[in-house]
Order: sequence, then C-alpha cells, then structure tokens
Amino acid sequence: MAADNIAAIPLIDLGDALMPGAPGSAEAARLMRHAATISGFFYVRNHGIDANRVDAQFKLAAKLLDVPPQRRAAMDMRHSPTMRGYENLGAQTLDATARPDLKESFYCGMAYPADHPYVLAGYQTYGHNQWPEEVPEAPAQCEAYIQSMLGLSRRLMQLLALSLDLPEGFFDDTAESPMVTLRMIRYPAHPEGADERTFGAGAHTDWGAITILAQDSHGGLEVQMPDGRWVPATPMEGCFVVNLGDMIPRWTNGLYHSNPHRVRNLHSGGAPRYSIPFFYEPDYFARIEPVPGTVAEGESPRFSACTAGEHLREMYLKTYGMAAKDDAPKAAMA
Ligand SMILES: O=C(O)CCC(=O)C(=O)O
Ligand SMILES: [Fe+2]
Repeated sequence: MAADNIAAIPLIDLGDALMPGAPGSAEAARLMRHAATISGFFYVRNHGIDANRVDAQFKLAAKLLDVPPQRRAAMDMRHSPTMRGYENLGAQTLDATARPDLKESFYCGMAYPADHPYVLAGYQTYGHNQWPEEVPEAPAQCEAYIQSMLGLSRRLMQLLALSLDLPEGFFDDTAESPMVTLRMIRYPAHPEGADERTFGAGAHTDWGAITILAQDSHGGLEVQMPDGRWVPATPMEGCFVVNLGDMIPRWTNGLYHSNPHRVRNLHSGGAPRYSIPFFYEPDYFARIEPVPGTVAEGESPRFSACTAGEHLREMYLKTYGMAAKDDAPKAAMA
C-alpha cells in the first residue's frame, strides 16, 4: 500500500538539503519539481523538526478542542477580525457540492507585535489570536511550533526556487512578514451509512503557497491525481505531507500544480482523527506573478497578477461567505 502511494506522492529526504547550498539540495529540488508538476503533493522526511515537538502539538490540539462548547463559542473565529479561534463542526463547506465539513478546528497565527503595521492595519491573518485560559501553555507552544514550521517553509521555498532554475534566494524577500496560519483539526469518525456527499473536509485546493501537514496514524486524507483518481496520503512515520497551494500555479504560470484533496475519517475504528496543517503564505504585499522562465515568448500569462493578500481574501470569502475587515489596504495594493 505504501509503495502505491509513494509512486503517486513522492517522498523527499531533506536530510542533506536543509541548509542553503547543502549538497543534497539539487536532488531534493529535482524531486520537488517532479511532484509539483504532477499533483503538488509530496512527503518530506529528515525535515529537521523534532518528533517530540510534533507529538506535543497533537496533545495540545486535543486539549484545545476539549474546551467546553459554551466557552468555545466566546472564541469563535467569526468574532475575530483575522479569523482566529474556534471553528465548529459544519461551519465550513470546502466543496460547495458536498455537505458541510465534519470537522472542528482551532486556528491561530504568528504572534506579531501589536504595533506591527500590518496588525495595526487589520490585514487578514496578522495578529489577534483568541486563546482559551483553560490551556495556558497554548500561546507559547503554538508560537514555537509556528516558528519551526516557518523555518521549514522558508527552506522549501528556496528548494522550490532551485527547482525552477532560479537562484535559491529568489523568494526570500517575499517572506519578510509572512501570513501564517496554524490549524488544529479534529474529525469525528465518519458516520455510518453517510452518503457520498459527506466528508470530513470536502474536496478543495489549498489557497496559499505551501502547506505542511502533520497527521495522526489513522489516515483519511486523499489526493486527486491528474487522471482523476483519488490516492490515499497514508501517514508515514516521521514525515510531513507537503502540498502546494493555489498561489504556486499563479507564481509558475500553471507549471506547478495545487491538486484537490479531501478527508474522510473512515478507518480509525470510531476514534476521532487529528491533523495539524500549517499554511505558509508570503508577505501580504508579495506580488504573485509568473516567475522568470514560466511564460513562453509571445504567450500571455494564464493568471492575472495579484498580491498575496488579495488572493487570500478572495478565498476566505468563497468558503466562509465572509472576509476579514481589511478594505483599507486597497490603495496600498494598487
Ligand atoms: O486533515 C487533513 O489531512 C487535511 C486538511 C486540509 O486539507 C486543510 O485543512 O486544508
Ligand atoms: Fe487542504
């Protein structure tokens, strides 16, 4: 079974590619290009993140999601200008043709200082976390996890640049004040007799640049291949699943893909499934337009150029039917 999905979702060993200029970087970049032109999904191993840190984050996810419902209501993400806090079961419909998602989650972001210009401006994803006092260790632990994921994301963006025959540091200046979201998700067991429109997470593509997913041992994530087939992203010990979000096709003029994926918690024997995706997006004002070498001479780009902030705002509007209050930056974006 593992061999099957490794063929579809390649495994990249980063052990020798973690530092700029490291000898294994070219090979990692080559494998990344291969994965990116198929589905945009790959596993990473020897990624430099301590297994204990990941385990502790799963324990924290359970604690956060065990906070009683009436307390959680006070910290619902809908009360947050930056969409941080609790998301209830059924609050999001990732696939508009399916039923509302059978998942609940807790969202948080990087601890930007309150006087950071983007926080003051109220841009989406910057600042304003809502922490439950029942879990006092959450802010510091989430920030530490975010910082380690951010380090890995920056390295993956460097390898992505290499994979496009660009200098390793090509994307570095888009990472100055990144938009990052950490999400801790819990999926109840898939209901018995549920119809084919029922999902833990309906089919969707991710919106940002890179998603780094830690999943527990139950499985349930499936990825759509170019031929339409759904392939399980079976959990692999010590590995993250990495996938490219919709900004990457926009940045590469469609050369790299951000394929649909979905979740059904079918094989856990009735237990809930936990997953922890980390979403990395560049700076709010990073321009997302084809990188050199991706638009052939005489051809027009396939996507309109935009800023990362504009792109993300559109996406939130699409699946939650709401956008954060960030009309102000329009002038600055023009
Ligand atoms: O839970 C998972 O395995 C995937 C979650 C996901 O796709 C998402 O949050 O975008
Ligand atoms: Fe996703």
